[in-house]
Amino acid sequence: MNAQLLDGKATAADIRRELAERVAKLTATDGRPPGLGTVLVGDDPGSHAYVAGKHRDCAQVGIASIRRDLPADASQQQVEETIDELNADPACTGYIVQLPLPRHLDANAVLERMDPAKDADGLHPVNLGRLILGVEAPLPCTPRGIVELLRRHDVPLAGARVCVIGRGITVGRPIGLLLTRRSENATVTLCHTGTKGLAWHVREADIVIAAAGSPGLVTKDMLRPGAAVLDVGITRTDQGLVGDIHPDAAQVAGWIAPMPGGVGPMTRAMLLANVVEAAERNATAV
Ligand SMILES: Nc1nc(=O)c2c([nH]1)NC[C@@H]1CN(c3ccc(C(=O)N[C@@H](CCC(=O)O)C(=O)O)cc3)C=[N+]21
Repeated sequence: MNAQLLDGKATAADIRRELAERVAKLTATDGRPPGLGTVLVGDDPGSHAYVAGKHRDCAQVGIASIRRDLPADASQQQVEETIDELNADPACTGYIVQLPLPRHLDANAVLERMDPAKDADGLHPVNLGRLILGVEAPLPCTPRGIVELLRRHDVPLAGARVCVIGRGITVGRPIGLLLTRRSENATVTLCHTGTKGLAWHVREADIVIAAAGSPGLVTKDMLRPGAAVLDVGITRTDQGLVGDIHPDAAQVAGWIAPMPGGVGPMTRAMLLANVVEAAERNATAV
């Protein structure tokens, strides 16, 4: 492989070590550890795998876990009561509602009901609005993890042309807001199923972030030689997890964040960082 590995697994482990020290201090001063809540509705195997990973990470750094698993047929009212409980629970520093929710539920109403100060995902409308305004707020985990992974591997971002593929709520839509901040200064094209000539946009890019959930979508002949490619899309198949970046892309890419082992672990590490930062804000607010 010519491409330099953007090793999310190792980088996330470094971040967890840094966070564990801050959690120990917080636990000593507050008398209890910060707590991460997860709300999981239904039995989607992918969601259960991600949530299990998040709670494993919590145990590693000393963050307390609060799991709220609801059946697939849970009512809007049952989900909203769970949100109200976590909003009121002093042991819960921050929490996430694992998306997507079952179709019969109003996900936006659920997100808006969360206490923005406990939004560990950075997906509450108030926090997304603050991101646009440039006001301090918890950042969406995958976009923040991507910026951190690029920064820690010295991938040039300022002035870079970034092609994002996929317009989902957790990656595609918020990442442009992050990468075009003055601190990153990148230029972002957001491609999606309505885009004409996807290959042209990919070839123009210095950095390609594939978050479409479309197996093998980005191939080596689409890429500018030396580009950085980050595989975010995950498709569960009988042969295991398949990403959006075709394996042959590594022959021409300058850097590659593989799936698994790239952005996923960084997403989880940023979730922990959002919880620790919320706990530190609470500690100074007292
Ligand atoms: N409210 C909300 N926030 C999210 O951030 C959110 C979500 N809903 N819904 C689903 C997506 C997906 N997501 C991942 C998290 C970790 C891995 C991860 O740890 N992946 C491992 C592999 C994990 C495995 O083996 O299954 C890796 O890439 O190495 C992947 C995907 C967060 N998401």
